[in-house]
Amino acid sequence: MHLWYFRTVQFPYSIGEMFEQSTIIFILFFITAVFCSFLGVCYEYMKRRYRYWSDIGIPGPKPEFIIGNMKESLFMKCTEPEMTDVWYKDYRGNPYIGFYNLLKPSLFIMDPELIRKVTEVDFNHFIDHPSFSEHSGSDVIIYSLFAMKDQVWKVKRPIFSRLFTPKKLREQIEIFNNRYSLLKEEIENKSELRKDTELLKFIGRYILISFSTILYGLDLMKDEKLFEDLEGHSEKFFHPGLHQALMFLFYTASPDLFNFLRMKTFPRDIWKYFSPFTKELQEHNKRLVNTNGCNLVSLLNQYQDSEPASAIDHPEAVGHIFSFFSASNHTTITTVSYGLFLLGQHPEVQDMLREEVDRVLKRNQNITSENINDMVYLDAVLNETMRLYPLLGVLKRVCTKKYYVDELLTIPEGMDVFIPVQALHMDPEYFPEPEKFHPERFLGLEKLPSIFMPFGRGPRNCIGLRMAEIAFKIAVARLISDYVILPNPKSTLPIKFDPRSLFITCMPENGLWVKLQKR
Ligand code: HEM
Repeated sequence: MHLWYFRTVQFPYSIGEMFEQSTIIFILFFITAVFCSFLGVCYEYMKRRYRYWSDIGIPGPKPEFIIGNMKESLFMKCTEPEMTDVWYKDYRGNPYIGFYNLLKPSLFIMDPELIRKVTEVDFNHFIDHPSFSEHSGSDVIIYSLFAMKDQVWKVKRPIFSRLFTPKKLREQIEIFNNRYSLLKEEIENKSELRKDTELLKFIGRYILISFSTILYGLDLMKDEKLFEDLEGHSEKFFHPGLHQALMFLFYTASPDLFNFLRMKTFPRDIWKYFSPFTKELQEHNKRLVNTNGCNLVSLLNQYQDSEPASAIDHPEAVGHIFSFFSASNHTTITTVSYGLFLLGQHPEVQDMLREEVDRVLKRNQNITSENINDMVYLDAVLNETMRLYPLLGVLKRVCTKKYYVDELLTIPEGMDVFIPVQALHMDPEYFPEPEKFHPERFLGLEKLPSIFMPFGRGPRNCIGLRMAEIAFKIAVARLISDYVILPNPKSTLPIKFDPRSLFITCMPENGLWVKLQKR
């Protein structure tokens, strides 16, 4: 009777009016069965995918369901290089290992000779950087040189190399020298600044103003509002919100679906700001009677109507204006700040450097393209700073053409290849006592070991490296010529890196603090 009652009872709702309870139970059962089967198929698919490396006998860390081997960096427990440092130590002696970037089998190469082949000798098989969507539209970063692919990149890179000729670098030295007065003025006017100097902010202003003059021909000293706008947008790029982090995650997991849905990896307001800004810069540059050589904006104008292969249309111009600005600023600011911070922590190195700077510059004399190369210890300090704090702790390439490595491994087209810069820089086999700040290791005949790659490596390395080196050398040499850098208890070694920072993998979590004392 009970059963009969339940079978015949009617639901007072619309579904109940249409179906008997037994039918509803059947439908629910059917949906559950379909759902379970779907999960089963997904599980089987993942299991098979996660056998990619073990099936061909290549070692690597064990993947976890859906997230593969990216757990720590995905959940922001640590930075990507900190995560891969563990693999480097665990699998030492192997030329390469396999891992899973979420569901995607990817390769991690550790052998210096293989790294040389991938980045230099056989570069034609590994031309591209991975991880950027390819659809057109207003996703600002896809038009950057960094994201450009294959043939397009080959045509565009030489265009922008014209910004870094020896003549241009000489002009840049002059601009950095002139803008240094800004920095000094700020220190002189604000006594509290000398007691507590947060380097990233303090150096940031100097670099941003200098780079805007060099790249855009702008004088930000006269326009505080523009300075704040540009600083704010640059900040967004390097400290993305949760939304952007999720977009990147989605993109990594399924680039095809991401592109199909025409989603964006970067906040739309960056585009909204930089699109009219670029137009204005280009129009202003066209109106100038005497442009006197080239900067980024005049280059963009020059190629606006050139032949199709090299033409730079508006969306692409926006990409370059934004990406050159972002790629140059935070990277250089962070490196200069680390250099000064390390000098504050190591007074003996600072004294030696000051002795060299005083000797070469004879106090208060400007840095020139001639005397800059006489400061060899300064060069060593720069290299040692970047060895300890490489801004991209993991370099990445995509295999663009199938590549035979050995009888075990042929890298298929489309596979991402990771190169552990930070781990190599901290390997005692190449750099004895790697934790120590010891610029002397870069002096002498055997200058740079081939695994030293703070600016990347091969034809796809950093296009602005000379400009960054000049900025570092002028800021550091002139500051220590005027001030003594003292440690500040607000920052001590070891520095904790911010795992939320998207591109710079060694961004200090709580800034870099020093004190400054007039000499
Ligand atoms: C200390 C400062 C800097 C560091 C540490 C740095 C580091 C890097 C690294 C590691 C790469 C990737 C290289 C590779 O994949 O092999 C790169 C690419 C790039 N950098 Fe820099 N960079 C710095 C400053 C600059 C400056 C000042 C500019 C421009 C004015 C710049 C523009 C670029 C561009 C456009 C790319 C992409 C190049 C391409 O794909 O062809 N960078 N940088």
